[in-house]
Amino acid sequence: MNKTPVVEHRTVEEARRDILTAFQRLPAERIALHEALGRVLAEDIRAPHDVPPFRNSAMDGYAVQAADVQHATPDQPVFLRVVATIAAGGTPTRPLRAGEAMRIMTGAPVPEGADAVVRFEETSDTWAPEERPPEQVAILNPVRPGDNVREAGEDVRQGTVVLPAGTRLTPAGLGVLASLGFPEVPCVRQPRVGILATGDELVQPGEPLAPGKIRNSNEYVNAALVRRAGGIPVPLGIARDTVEALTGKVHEALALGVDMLITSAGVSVGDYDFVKHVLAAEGEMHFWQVSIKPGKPLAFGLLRAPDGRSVPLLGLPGNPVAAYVAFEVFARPAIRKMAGLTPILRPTIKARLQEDVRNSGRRHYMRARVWRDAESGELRVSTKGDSLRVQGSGILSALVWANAFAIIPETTAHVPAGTWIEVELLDVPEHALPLIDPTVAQYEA
Ligand SMILES: Nc1nc2c(c(=O)[nH]1)N[C@H]1C(S)=C(S)[C@@H](COP(=O)(O)OP(=O)(O)OC[C@H]3O[C@@H](n4cnc5c(N)ncnc54)[C@H](O)[C@@H]3O)O[C@H]1N2
Ligand code: MOO
Repeated sequence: MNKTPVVEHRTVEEARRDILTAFQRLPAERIALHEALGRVLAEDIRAPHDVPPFRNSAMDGYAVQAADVQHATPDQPVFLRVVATIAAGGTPTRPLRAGEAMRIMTGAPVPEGADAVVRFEETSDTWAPEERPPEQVAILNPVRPGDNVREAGEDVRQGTVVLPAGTRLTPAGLGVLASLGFPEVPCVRQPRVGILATGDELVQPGEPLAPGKIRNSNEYVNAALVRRAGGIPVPLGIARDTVEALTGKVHEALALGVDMLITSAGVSVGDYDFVKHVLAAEGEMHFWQVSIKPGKPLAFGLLRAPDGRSVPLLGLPGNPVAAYVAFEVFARPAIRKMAGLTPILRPTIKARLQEDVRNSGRRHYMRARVWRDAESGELRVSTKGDSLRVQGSGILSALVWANAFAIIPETTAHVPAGTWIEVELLDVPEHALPLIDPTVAQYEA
């Protein structure tokens, strides 16, 4: 086995910068509209035609010339000759002339010559059948030009970029694409991310818990976080602590064509952390001590795939909370970059810290809860849960309690209660953050 790889020190920003340079946005693929919810547009979408494509009626009523009916009142109606009926989906057979009206349904094309529609409710259609004038309609109220008429292109004008590249498709976005005639759209391919747990102590949920064993929880957390970040998890199970087992799993991942491999554990200084050696043999690896808490030991590098590709590997620490924090801070931005999502980083918002906090030279991502104080309207944040051990890097249940990370800078030894600090809200989509803190919009770019 080769000698122990060198361990380098990195700040969070240095580590993230080094990691992100290894990732590019993935190429486009065509996705059918029904499958495209939540997908990211790979290209600007330009409108091939107007929406609506033609001038049409917004109401069921009579197409008229507004000038003809400008003096109409219920007592002195204006009588117009009804010359046609136009249904939605139909087309007018001739233009409308002065003194004429055409019955028209909502969505039907407004005939040339007509400039307004009078609703049935304001015509003799409301009268008893025997009182209605034959072959005529009595108009009871005036309309102005344009009333109840929807102009061609008033929704979307032909040639405009209606959805820019990078848009994450919503139900409404899919509707706009359908209205423009796209049966499928170019979307950024979703990154496939291999998830590998390492360690002889691990057993899967559902297997018996023998002495000295613990359950593999990182695989499930990481797979779910990959999905949340816009990727597709490819679970690879557990690699046992042998060179052959781990090498085999790495090769399996590469053969599956993953865009990235995320491992957990084996990156610190324990006797059995040969993971480092195996990874170093499979590519060009770096082993870092990042000034972050938890999540200090981190491995990053490029694996050599048999087809010649370089596949980035991120080796997260084993401790479940350290793995979670390192995923959020380093893996999530990389996945979002591949997926074409912006902003790559989770925006932070400000909340008022409820208790004194001490820190020791690393940037501390503290498990926290944020809420809005009913009286002051302020956002508040607390790092104290029921358990005294809430900040331990193995206390996974504290991450269930937490809805945020409170970020304590590495430069600060003591943050007094009452200080406004930066927090990252977990599980809140980026577009919803301005609802919680209106100042967050500045982070959107
Ligand atoms: N002498 C030192 N010891 C440790 C240091 C150090 O600097 N000097 N760093 C500590 C820190 S910080 C962390 S974080 C851990 C990281 O260690 P590894 O990444 O090498 O991971 P392991 O030692 O293999 O495991 C740590 C812990 O996590 C549990 N684990 C591992 N995989 C899973 C999984 N898939 N699901 C659930 N839990 C998992 C494992 O059983 C251990 O309890 O090292 C400290 N030690
Ligand atoms: O990464 Mo360790 O504490 O920093 O859990």
